[in-house]
Amino acid sequence: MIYLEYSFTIKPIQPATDILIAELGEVGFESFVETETGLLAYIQETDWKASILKDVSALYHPNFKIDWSHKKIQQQNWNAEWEKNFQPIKVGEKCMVRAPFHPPEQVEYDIVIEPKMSFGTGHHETTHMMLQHILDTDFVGKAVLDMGCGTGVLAILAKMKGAVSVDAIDVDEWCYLNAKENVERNDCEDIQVFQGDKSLLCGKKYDVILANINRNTLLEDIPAYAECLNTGGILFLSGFYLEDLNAISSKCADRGLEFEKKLEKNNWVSAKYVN
Ligand SMILES: C[S@@+](CC[C@H](N)C(=O)[O-])C[C@H]1O[C@@H](n2cnc3c(N)ncnc32)[C@H](O)[C@@H]1O
Repeated sequence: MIYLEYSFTIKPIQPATDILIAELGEVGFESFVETETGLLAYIQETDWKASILKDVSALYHPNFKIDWSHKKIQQQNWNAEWEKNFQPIKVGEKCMVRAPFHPPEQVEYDIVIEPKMSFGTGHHETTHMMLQHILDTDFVGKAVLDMGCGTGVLAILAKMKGAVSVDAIDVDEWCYLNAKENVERNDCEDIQVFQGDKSLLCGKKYDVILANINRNTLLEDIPAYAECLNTGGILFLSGFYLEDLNAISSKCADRGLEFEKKLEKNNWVSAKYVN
């Protein structure tokens, strides 16, 4: 398969790199490798169009200096690139997310993830905050939905914390396959993984819904999440910036979901709403 490899040099490196990754993901880039000077980003040739970077506002932000070039490449071993760069990450004292080739540590929740091209290793602020929320929440006996599951990392922690059932959904085929692998790798085979979107949510009810996606998808999908949340249920949302919190909270309030608290990291937010 032919891919386009975009090489970005970025100054200063943060927060520009995180913002760029989020925006490139929105326009169809599938995989990212952070480098010492910036970022490599990959998109399939069939998904590429000449105007692809037109709406990526980070590239034109006055506080960032970002230069780029691109070339065609054959699909490569993304995993080898990732393995060179991925370090284990600890969330609080009790949880660690690591790759299969990292030695295990003595933690209560030892999550082993091979993300390949999916999002969700715990390194991104939004994943980290969602994991933190899960650690702070009682999951024993709860029915859980992880919408936009990526690697499945959130679903896996919810299951390890005692959830009685977990459904994990991702629109992307690669993420669906990858989440299935990671679920097995962590002995959580009873997590049900599906490929699709909110149209799969027909009638089933949950006690906790986790959705780390992006501002626009959340704004569109919050009514569907509210429909399938039990009374007293909890909705955790992330994947948006602080300036979008009011819009997200107001959409939740329209559906009877009350803002309870938020975590914040580098301008990213993860918020908790109660039904
Ligand atoms: C930011 S990643 C989050 C992955 C993981 N849950 C985490 O917290 O790290 C968002 C995921 O949502 C998926 N996604 C995007 N739009 C979606 C939609 N409308 N319905 C379901 N999944 C979606 C993407 O494929 C991606 O894997």
